[in-house]
Amino acid sequence: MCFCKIRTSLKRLKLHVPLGRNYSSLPGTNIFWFYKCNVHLITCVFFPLLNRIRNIGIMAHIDAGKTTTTERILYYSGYTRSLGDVDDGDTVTDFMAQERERGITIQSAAVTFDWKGYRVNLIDTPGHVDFTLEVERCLRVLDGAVAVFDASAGVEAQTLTVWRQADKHKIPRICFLNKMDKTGASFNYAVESIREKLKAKPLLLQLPVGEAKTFKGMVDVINKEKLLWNPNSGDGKDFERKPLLETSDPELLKETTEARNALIEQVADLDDEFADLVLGEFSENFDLLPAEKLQTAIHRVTLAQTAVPVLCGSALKNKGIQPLLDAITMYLPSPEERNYEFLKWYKGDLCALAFKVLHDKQRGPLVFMRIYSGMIKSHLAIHNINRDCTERISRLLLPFADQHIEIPSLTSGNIALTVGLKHTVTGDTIVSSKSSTLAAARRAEREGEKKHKQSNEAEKILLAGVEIPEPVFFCTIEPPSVAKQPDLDHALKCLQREDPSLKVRVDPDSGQTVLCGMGELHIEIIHDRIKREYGLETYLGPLQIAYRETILNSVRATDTLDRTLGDKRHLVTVEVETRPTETSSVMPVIEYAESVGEDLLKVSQEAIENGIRSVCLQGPLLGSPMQDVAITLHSLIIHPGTSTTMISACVSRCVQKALKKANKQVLEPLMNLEITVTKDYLSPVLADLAQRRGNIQEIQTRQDNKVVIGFVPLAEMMGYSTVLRTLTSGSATFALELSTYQAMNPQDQSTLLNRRSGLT
Ligand SMILES: Nc1nc2c(ncn2[C@@H]2O[C@H](COP(=O)(O)OP(=O)(O)OP(=O)(O)O)[C@@H](O)[C@H]2O)c(=O)[nH]1
Repeated sequence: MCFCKIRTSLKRLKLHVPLGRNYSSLPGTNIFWFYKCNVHLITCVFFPLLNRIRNIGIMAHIDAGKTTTTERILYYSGYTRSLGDVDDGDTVTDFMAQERERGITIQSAAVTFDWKGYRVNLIDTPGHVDFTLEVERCLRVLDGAVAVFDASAGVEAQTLTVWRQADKHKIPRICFLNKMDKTGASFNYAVESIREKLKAKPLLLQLPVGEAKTFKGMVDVINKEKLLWNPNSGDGKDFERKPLLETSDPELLKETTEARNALIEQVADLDDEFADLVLGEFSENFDLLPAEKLQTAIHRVTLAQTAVPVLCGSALKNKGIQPLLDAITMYLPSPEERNYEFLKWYKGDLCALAFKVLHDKQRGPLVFMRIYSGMIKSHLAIHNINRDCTERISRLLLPFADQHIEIPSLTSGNIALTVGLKHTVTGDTIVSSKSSTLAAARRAEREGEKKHKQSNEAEKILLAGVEIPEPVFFCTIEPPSVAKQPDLDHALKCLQREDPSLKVRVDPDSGQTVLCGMGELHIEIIHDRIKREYGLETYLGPLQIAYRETILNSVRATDTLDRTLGDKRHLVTVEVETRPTETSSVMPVIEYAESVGEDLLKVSQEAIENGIRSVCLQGPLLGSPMQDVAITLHSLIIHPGTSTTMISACVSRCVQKALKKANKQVLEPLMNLEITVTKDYLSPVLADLAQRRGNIQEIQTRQDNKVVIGFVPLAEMMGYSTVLRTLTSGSATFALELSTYQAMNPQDQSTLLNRRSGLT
């Protein structure tokens, strides 16, 4: 990031400490100066009460307004002096140059701030499908999330994906219907789409006052109050909360009373404790039910994930953000309310999860950690369970987007940024020492025994790892000169530590470095970052599709490897059978005939399996990974003294022989496609899709737009964003996501093979 941009960000940061509100400061400020100021203040800053912490993510479809909402949140919570704007490229959380230029979020950014006595750690996540892994990584460390919707579009393609991800990690959510000021915004439409498409039960905590151009504010259904923003207050700080009265707002009061009664009934249906209360004391008159009782029940229901509170507003027009902040602290859970089963094994000892790594030129790798139990301090030696190594944290920082504040220690429930860890990567579990891991493992095992079952409790001391999706695109990358190859290797190594969805390999035939990524945008951004952050002008080869291969019939092959190296003879004879399966996996199924399995040494077995896996990474047609293949080892004769490398080599060669003999098939990535287009442009879009082997499943109507849903082979979608922009004068949007790998038809397959072998 360039210096002037850092200065712009800094200008908007306030130095709060002397005034006593909270801890925000300029980076590099000496922490001991704070101590002299106010010891009590420092205590709440570093050791906030667990029940007053909220670890929250913001998630949504691309362009729903996550970054704009985050900017408003930072402004109203007092951490920025002015409102950042995505369109002006000066937001705090989108701090990478590419994010600011393109107006999109690429990396998630962690931001820490306080709101009405609560500590909120907030993570702004990307909406573009190419960066899904970034969302997945962050969701795992959150206790709750705000799902932001464009109120004119309701649930969109990527909303469904992130919603499913949040379901997987059992994250309680609230919904924020943003863009209520936009033409076509409809509260009812958006609520219906939440009900229908997400199969969620919306709890309407607010009703809008006006919609689109007439949007003025909202009604707080629980308190029956009207929240209106002063049109003369440019920054939206100034708004008034007025009780709804029969005299001034008879219609709105009637509508709100009905909505409140419906809300009470809905919550009572989902929460027995609340149902008892309502049916007992308040059955005659719901108006007498205190707001706090209803809010507490909504908190329980949100935590149980049986329903989702829904709020509305317009981040761009500065309306509805303060009530959203209140809802975050009121309804989303604190860390102690999430039931993390593994914590009981640590008994208060340190247990943290590294969920993101950033490379900083001066400070080296910066590792973001969610602390689940215990405390992290600067200069602390920690043990990394996954890498089985001990390393030392040199400094501890509180992350404030691209600004960091140095602190001496941080307690459980918080998100910390550590400096000095050289070996830790995304997904690693961090504890205080090796003996602490062993103690936790013993407790876990005892628990397993008590339950009288074969248990893998001990494994659970490792927090779940991130599933890394298979990349669908690849291309070669070349440095400006051979002398710069080591610099390129270094840059790619650093970028890979930050972004596990980026894969790098060396083509065994050409020796070229190959980048594999999640999409065109992903690879483009990596290329750009190598130039800007590492000063290397690299050349990308043409973007290619990551095909896979499979076989259609069973084939047997035998092979013998007989080689004498020095005075040692290495002799192996092997017979294998390859056959198709239906696993949808690139990991081959490996089986042993009974006669082989019985007395196979563990080292020989490892050598065999390594040989099989390595050969399955490069199929015989295109050199692409093999999918849906099972390999059976029928016989194996190993001469005494034969090395494991020779066993591996012989098995590899034999499997390769069998794969070559079989009938082979290329598999291509098939994508889920969703295009949102105005009615006027629907015909040209459909005509174009027909030429791209598109298979249209459904055309929905969404307000004034048509939504085309279907499948299309990825190979047909290269550069589609430019084509769609031209076809629709820039009015359409689309989302593309991997659905599955499908068999290519014989004609397309032979065209592809001819092209690859240079025949056409
Ligand atoms: N009319 C209107 N436009 C909004 C509102 N909030 C955001 N926008 C605009 O919508 C566009 C996208 O906003 P962002 O905040 O970047 O959305 P995002 O969800 O962070 O986008 P990604 O990070 O790229 O996924 C920008 O042009 C914003 O100015 C709103 O409340 N009303």
